[in-house]
Amino acid sequence: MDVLLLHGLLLLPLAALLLYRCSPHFQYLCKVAFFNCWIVAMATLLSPFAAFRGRSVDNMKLLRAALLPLKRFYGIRMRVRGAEQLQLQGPFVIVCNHQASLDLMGMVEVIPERCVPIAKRELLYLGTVGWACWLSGIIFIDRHRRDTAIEVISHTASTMRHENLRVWVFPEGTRNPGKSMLPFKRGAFHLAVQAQVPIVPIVISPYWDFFSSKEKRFTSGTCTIRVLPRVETRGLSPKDVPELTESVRQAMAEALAEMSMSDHEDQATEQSLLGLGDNRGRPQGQGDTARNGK
Ligand SMILES: CCCCCCCCCCCCCCCCC(=O)SCCNC(=O)CCNC(=O)[C@H](O)C(C)(C)COP(=O)(O)OP(=O)(O)OC[C@H]1O[C@@H](n2cnc3c(N)ncnc32)[C@H](O)[C@@H]1OP(=O)(O)O
Ligand SMILES: CCCCCCCC/C=C\CCCCCCCC(=O)OC[C@@H](O)COP(=O)(O)O
Repeated sequence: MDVLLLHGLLLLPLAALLLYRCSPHFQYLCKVAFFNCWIVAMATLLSPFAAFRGRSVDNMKLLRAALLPLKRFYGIRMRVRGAEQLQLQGPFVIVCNHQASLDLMGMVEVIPERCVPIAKRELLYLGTVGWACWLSGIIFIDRHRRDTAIEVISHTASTMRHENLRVWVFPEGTRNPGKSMLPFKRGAFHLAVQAQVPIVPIVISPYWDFFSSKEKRFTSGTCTIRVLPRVETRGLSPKDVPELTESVRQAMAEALAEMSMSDHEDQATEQSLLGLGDNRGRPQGQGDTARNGK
């Protein structure tokens, strides 16, 4: 009986390895689980060190260092275009498209010094992850209570100027794996106008070639991050915010459409040079109008 049990235990890792090699779904599950476990482990290990400093934007450096190696585990090549646009003195607001939690990998590639993201309040309740986020100075908003969210944003506008802070916002307000971007929330644009600081739009190329939560697919691949030219807000007032929001969204949507085409072509060329059929892409038009309904 004991011998049987021992054989069973020895065979288990082998069976898991075989399943990992043969089943893309199992591979997807393992990779997503690893992503979450990595974040929990890093938060648990590093939070005590971050706590020495207290709540500080300087802890974002630790957070960045903790997340940077993830791309290597997944074999994801990051290409950054227009990084020089981030070489700005003083505070500014970054707006970026939001496809999935994987965006954190893109975020840490380009996030400048003294920059904190705005995040949904729910992250605070994720145990040590919430603690790590709080210690890193991440700004939390309650998306269900507009008035308090607006108050937090107004307070952030004055902090930005006094403490030379940069703020990273996902203006879609929720994850969106679709081909086009969701309508933008206006908080980031009010923030920039109130603080009278520039907006730097960043577009992360679609993940379809290597990641899809819907299809449970997660392979290696290339991701392009494009930093667009900054948009000045000096002299603008709250009444200009709707137009400002639309023009920035338009520029980002155009960049996203362009990148969807060129990234896909790059992957296809790579595949054909390797003599492989490109069976990883998705049919044209899929997800075009996808909304996740949140
Ligand atoms: C230490 C080591 C650690 C290692 C461990 C690692 C841990 C890793 C974890 C990393 C975490 C990273 C975090 C990433 C998290 C990403 C997210 O959570 S995304 C979700 C949160 N983000 C947002 O929601 C985006 C910001 N939201 C908004 O901007 C919204 O505007 C809103 C303020 C929440 C209000 O939303 P809503 O009412 O739905 O919609 P709007 O159309 O925007 O606004 C309606 C109305 O209100 C006006 N308005 C909006 N904002 C303002 C404002 N600041 N001031 C004044 N008025 C405002 C807006 O103009 C509209 O009015 P109008 O008359 O129609 O114009
Ligand atoms: C004591 C409780 C312990 C609970 C432990 C839970 C462990 C959680 C595991 C991993 C945490 C990973 C957190 C990654 C954060 C990614 C940021 C992100 O992408 O947030 C999504 C948010 O932008 C929009 O949310 P919705 O699309 O609106 O939804």
